[in-house]
Amino acid sequence: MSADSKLVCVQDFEDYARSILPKNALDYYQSGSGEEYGLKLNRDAFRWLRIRPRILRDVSQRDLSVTVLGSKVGMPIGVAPTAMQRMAHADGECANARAAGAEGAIFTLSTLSTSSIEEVAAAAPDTVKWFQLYIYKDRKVTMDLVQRAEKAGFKAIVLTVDAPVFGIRLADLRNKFVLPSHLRLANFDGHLSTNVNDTTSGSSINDYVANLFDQSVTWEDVKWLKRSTNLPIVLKGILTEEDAKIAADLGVQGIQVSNHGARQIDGTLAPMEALPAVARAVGGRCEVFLDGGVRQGGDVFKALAGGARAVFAGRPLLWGLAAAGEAGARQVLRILRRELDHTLALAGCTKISDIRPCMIGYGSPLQKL
Ligand SMILES: Cc1cc2nc3c(=O)[nH]c(=O)nc-3n(C[C@H](O)[C@H](O)[C@H](O)COP(=O)(O)O)c2cc1C
Ligand SMILES: CCCCCCC(=O)C(=O)O
Repeated sequence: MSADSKLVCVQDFEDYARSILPKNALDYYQSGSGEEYGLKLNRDAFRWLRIRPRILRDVSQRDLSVTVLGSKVGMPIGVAPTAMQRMAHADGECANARAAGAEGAIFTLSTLSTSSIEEVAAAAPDTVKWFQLYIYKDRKVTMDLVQRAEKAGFKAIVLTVDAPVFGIRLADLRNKFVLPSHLRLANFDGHLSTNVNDTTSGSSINDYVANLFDQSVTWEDVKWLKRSTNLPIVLKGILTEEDAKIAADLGVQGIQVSNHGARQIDGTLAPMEALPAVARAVGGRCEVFLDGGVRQGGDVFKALAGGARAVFAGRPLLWGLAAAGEAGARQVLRILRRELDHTLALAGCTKISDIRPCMIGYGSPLQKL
């Protein structure tokens, strides 16, 4: 496949990736938890919202750039952390990070990547990179990751707070998911890197997480992390005003409204449903981001109107990688950028700060923001 072929929207990339990825990888990437009702809600939450465009404004000059946690980037669209990207393409996270930089997007590297922190830093030195952190029972392992990310020039730590245990993903259980034996979790040595290459029970993912991640993590650990690094901290996986207020009171620099791509609880609030109330609760004390279900430029516009400073996409970049490596990931980001630019023009905006909360509303009078 050449990346400038007939794939003209994210759905085209998804359809193509579905036709070429091995079942073990495809199911892992696409799955939500349970009966996957949440997966549908994540998309529907965007569809239920309507854009209220303004007309007859001069939109001949447009600028999509924004400043996010102090870094100027070309567009308010970033790459969410997704584990084990070398199952999609041999160049995995390195290709994805390069693509993000080339298109002016932030790249977030997962703790559970198949390319290491140092490999990604070397492959994409000019990309604005954030590091996603899981807290291991062994705090030395955890702190080592943070220090390596600092040293490698990552610009923020994204602490995932919605995964004390992992969601029940039925396809992974049926497939007895394992990471193909030529790959490993590249940020680690020994059993931390290879414990996903075989399984004695169902999915190796649930075994790994249950054995190694700390289920006793609380707000005290957020305070510990804040004391331990000078990098800005983003808490990823907040869905309620209550938790958003605690996070802002603690002084974190960012909140990522997310339900982990509907892979944890099946049937939480969709991130787009939760966003406006979270943004109001935070009241500008920290930056608010969103991920989950972003597939079109119009979705980005709605999330920005709902209070997000930037949005992140997960699966779309896996589909891009699977289709054509770096070129495919670039094309996915370019498509989202072009669609956002068109939405801006058609809604009467010339820059991101022109997008206001009053520019979205619900079609049904029964639903309120
Ligand atoms: C295959 C896959 C792997 C993921 N791995 C991680 C991860 O390692 N760390 C994390 O915090 N979130 C992870 N997520 C969640 C994403 O960061 C993000 O919340 C979600 O994918 C956004 O939804 P979208 O895929 O609809 O864009 C993963 C999601 C998927 C689909
Ligand atoms: C040991 C591999 C576990 C990868 C889990 C990554 C993740 O967050 C996901 O949703 O999947």
